[in-house]
This record gives sequence, structure tokens and C-alpha cells, in this order.
Amino acid sequence: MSAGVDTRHAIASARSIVVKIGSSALTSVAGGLDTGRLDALADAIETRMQAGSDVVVVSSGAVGAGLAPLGLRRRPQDLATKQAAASVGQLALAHAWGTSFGRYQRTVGQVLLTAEDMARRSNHRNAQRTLDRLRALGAVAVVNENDTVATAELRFGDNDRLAALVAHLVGADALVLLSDVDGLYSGDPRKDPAAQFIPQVDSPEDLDGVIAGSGGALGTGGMASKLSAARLAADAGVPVLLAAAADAASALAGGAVGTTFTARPNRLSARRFWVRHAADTRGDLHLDAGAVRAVVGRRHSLLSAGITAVDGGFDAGDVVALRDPSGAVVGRGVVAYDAIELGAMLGQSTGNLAPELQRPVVHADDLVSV
Ligand SMILES: Nc1ncnc2c1ncn2[C@@H]1O[C@H](COP(=O)(O)OP(=O)(O)O)[C@@H](O)[C@H]1O
Ligand SMILES: N[C@@H](CCC(=O)OP(=O)(O)O)C(=O)O
Repeated sequence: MSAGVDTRHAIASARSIVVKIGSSALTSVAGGLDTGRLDALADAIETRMQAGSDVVVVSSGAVGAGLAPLGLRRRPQDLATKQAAASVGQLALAHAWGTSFGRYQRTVGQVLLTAEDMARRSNHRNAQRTLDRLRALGAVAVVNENDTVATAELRFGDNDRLAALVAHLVGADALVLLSDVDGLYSGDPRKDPAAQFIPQVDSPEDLDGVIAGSGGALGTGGMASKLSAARLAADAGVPVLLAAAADAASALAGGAVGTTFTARPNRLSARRFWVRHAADTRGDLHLDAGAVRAVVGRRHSLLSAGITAVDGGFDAGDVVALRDPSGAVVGRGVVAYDAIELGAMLGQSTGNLAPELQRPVVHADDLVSV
């Protein structure tokens, strides 16, 4: 069986699925929230739930749903107006999902998360417990970014990444990204009618030459954010299907629609996944060329001898970015010392340090290259 067929089968038989629906599939600038489309999506999701799968919905569309009630004619650019639109629109969005699933006597729970929640292990665990309990009680969780409190620096920026993190959080077996495009093309099909459809992506090489363009009038991340979310999910061992929201019924029933992304078989451990994708970095360690070769090339632990400078006020246990001599980020890792302690150890070989300072600065198990 080819990897693509395997992936399709894995998605069709997944016990637990995260279904993410983009703004472009739920809202329009002129018409706001399209409840007809929302009903069709709820029908497809309910059918899959009736067949025994647990589904978590990640729904965009708050900003789009809030434009018309506030008299706004286009998606705002500034954060405060976007947040105001999201606060109005989220109410309408959650209500619409509640009404739509209510046709099946299915209860809906709203879960609003920020990137910071994903980065803090305690918040992360609470979100996990809430989602798990909603599932156990037979309710469907409808997740969105908590737009009114997310700051510019902490924003997920788009819900594709949020959906991939939620898929990891709930231990999902599949992630389905539904948009206004029916899959991945070699270029943006809205701009290039000759763009070729790509039915399956098994490895990063399959993306060579693909131009991942920006989104539509209401979407945020465009195709680039979907590809990076697919990579994130693949790291967590979760296969991904990217399809059109209009094909939701077929996508959730294992039909031959959309583009599949094969998950890597040797998934990252939960800790390394968190280090690479979820945690915020609190500082930077600048490495010399030898240290870059050791940690990125040979997967060794990072020792103080290879660090030339530190930036930031991090504490021991925080995640920091590792930079090569040109300043490019080459990895991330959990640092074993705080910034002041480490500042005094720079460039020193381990044998010259006091015994309590001889453990690696970043242990190989806590280090990921990027
Ligand atoms: N290589 C590509 N393949 C498919 N679609 C692409 C590509 N590059 C850009 N796009 C555009 O990305 C859009 C989907 O992204 P976006 O508007 O952010 O959707 P959503 O709101 O569902 O997250 C599509 O409408 C499509 O025009
Ligand atoms: N959280 C916001 C923005 C999310 C967003 O636009 O993402 P997407 O349409 O998935 O690219 C909203 O609900 O409008």
C-alpha cells in the first residue's frame, strides 16, 4: 500500500479527529457568518460522531462574523479592531454552532485558548482535561483562539497551528483542515490557473517548488500556515487531510478528496514536541561553529565551551533558542542554568567548572533542531 493510501485509511478510521474550519469557509465579508455552510459541516461531523469517532472542532470565523454588526466593510488590520470584531463575532459563532449541533441534541462547549496557554504546562494540562471531559460527556468542543486577550507577540496568528497543537494535546489520530480550496496546488490556484493539484505529500521533498501563497480576504495564514501546521502534526505522528469545506462529508467519510500529508512514523516525544512547537523561548544562546556541528549534526548535548554569548533573562528550565554564528536559529532546548549563572560559564570547558556546574547546558534529550 502506498503512504497516501495508508494515510487516507488512517484518517477514515481515526478514533479521534480534530476538524479545523477556516474563516474563508464559514464567513464572507459581505454576508458574515454563513449558517447554511455551518449546518452542512455540523451534519458531516455529527455523522462521523455517530459512527463512533470523537471530534474536536477548531473554528475560525470570529473576526469575519463580527464585521457586519460593527459596520466594518473589510477585515481590519489593527489588532484592537480585530479583537473587537472577534469579541462580537465569537458570540455569534458559538451560538451558531450550538444551534446547528442542537438539531441533533448535541451539546457544544466553547474553548478559547492562547499560544501562552499552550506554552505553559499547567494551562496546557487544564485545557487537556476540559477537552477530555467534554468528550466523555458527549459534547463537542468548539475551539478558537482567545482573540481578545492574545497579544500581537503571542498570537497563534492563524488557527491552522492552533489546530495542530490541539491535535497533539488531545492525542488525535487525524487532523482535517477544511478551507475554501480543495487541496494543495503547486501555486495559488486563484492566481495561477495552471497550478497542479498535489494529492499527497509524504516528505518535505514533495514540497520542492510548491509556492504556498497568502490567504483570501478573510483567511489569515494562507497555504504557508497550513503547510507548517501539517509539518507540526506530522512531527506529532498525526496524519493530515487538507480539503474543501464543501467536501466535508466526503472528507470525513474517507472519500478521495483533498491532499493527504503522511505523518512521520517515529513521532517526537511529548517533551521534544513541546520544546519544538509549543513553548515560547525566553532567551538565546549563541553557539560557535563547533557547537552547532555537535548539537545539530551529531545530536550531542550542548556544553558551555561552545557558547559565545547569551541574551535574555531566562531561568533554569526555560526553553531558549540556539543560534549559529550568523544569528540563524538552528535549534531550541531546555536550558539547565539561569542567564546569570550561564553568563559566568561561557566558553569554559566542563573540566574547569565547579562540580555542580558540570551537567550539560542543554541535554540532548531536551534539544531539537529546527
Ligand atoms: N499552493 C497553494 N495551494 C492551494 N491554495 C493556495 C496555495 N497558495 C495560496 N493558496 C490560497 O490559500 C487560501 C486558503 O488560505 P486561507 O484563506 O488562510 O484559508 P482559511 O481561512 O481556510 O484558513 C486559498 O483560498 C488559496 O487561494
Ligand atoms: N481567531 C480568529 C482568526 C483565525 C483565522 O482567521 O484563521 P484562518 O481563517 O483559519 O486562517 C477568528 O476566529 O477570526
